[in-house]
Amino acid sequence: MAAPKKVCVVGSGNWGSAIAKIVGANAAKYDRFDTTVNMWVFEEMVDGRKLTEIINTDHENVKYLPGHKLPPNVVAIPDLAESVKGADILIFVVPHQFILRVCDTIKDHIKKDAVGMSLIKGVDVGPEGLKLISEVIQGKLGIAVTVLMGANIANEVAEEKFCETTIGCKDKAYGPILKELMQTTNFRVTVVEESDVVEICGALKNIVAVGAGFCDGLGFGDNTKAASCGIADLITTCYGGRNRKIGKAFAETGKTIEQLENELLGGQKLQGPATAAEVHQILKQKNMAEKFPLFTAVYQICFNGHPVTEFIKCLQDHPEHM
Ligand SMILES: NC(=O)c1ccc[n+]([C@@H]2O[C@H](COP(=O)([O-])OP(=O)(O)OC[C@H]3O[C@@H](n4cnc5c(N)ncnc54)[C@H](O)[C@@H]3O)[C@@H](O)[C@H]2O)c1
Ligand SMILES: O=P(O)(O)OC[C@H](O)CO
Repeated sequence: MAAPKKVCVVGSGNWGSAIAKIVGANAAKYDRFDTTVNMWVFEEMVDGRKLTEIINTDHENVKYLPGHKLPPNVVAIPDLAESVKGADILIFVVPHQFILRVCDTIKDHIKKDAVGMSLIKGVDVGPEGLKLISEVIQGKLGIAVTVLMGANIANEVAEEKFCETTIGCKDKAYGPILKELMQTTNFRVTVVEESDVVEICGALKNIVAVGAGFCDGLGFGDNTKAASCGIADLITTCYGGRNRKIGKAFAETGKTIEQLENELLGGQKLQGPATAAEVHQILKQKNMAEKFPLFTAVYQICFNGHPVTEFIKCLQDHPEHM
């Protein structure tokens, strides 16, 4: 029999912790996984104790996923390079702004035949244009990288409320083992080969969610909000997510995005405004900004002082309506 596969969850925020709960339980349940699951934790002090010590003693990430016990076989490790050693499956789940540094730190410490799975919603922008986060990881580490995205608000997943998710896997051979690792009765997994589509939808919906928050903060109706809203993950994020929450507070209070993130998210990180800036850079390069008025408006409002009260003009003046 093949040696059991060792899993490391790289990240331990709201989503990282919810996923560690699932992965820890499945690794303990199925023979083909090593029971111990490492979880890299960006070390910080919480009420005078190290977060890793709290997780390893009390089995709860009290800062990022309070109220939910993690399986005891999930072991919090503060040293990133140490945490990935020997791992066959690396689950990347850090806010997208930290992924480059994470990859640089682990590149000489991972198994060459490991497979990655990115749960990160965001994009990277470089001299050659837009890069998916999976491409960034693959480029830095030289391993195959799959993705997992869906309408998956972490707290609801941790509460074991039913939802669906999609694994994007260009090489079908990885599908069965990754599905076994992730799936539960209430977290149902579909595996598809169109990995890039899964990933870009997961990244772009965060920009739309900020716009949905603007709509709520400005007191617009449901029809208005639905004009910027599509399916599944978009619906979820536009009604219950953090990007929407901050967008709403931004429209209501006039405080900056950064200030509201600090005040309202308790250390959790927004992906939508940064993704709007990265996507805007690409659209500008390609002379396409006016073809994406919603993305452009969210960027201008978040970063260039455009009045949020003018937000809906981007849809009133949408080129498709002209
Ligand atoms: N939370 C959700 O409901 C959810 C659901 C699906 C996907 N996602 C995606 O998962 C990714 C991770 O989000 P999350 O919700 O787990 O994180 P989060 O926003 O809850 O937490 C922030 C994390 O960043 C860490 N951190 C802070 N400073 C750091 C630094 N300098 N270097 C490295 N790490 C640092 C913190 O320790 C914490 O673990 C994002 O791309 C997000 O879009 C989130
Ligand atoms: O809370 P948000 O806006 O980061 O969204 C969380 C998830 O991506 C929803 O699927």
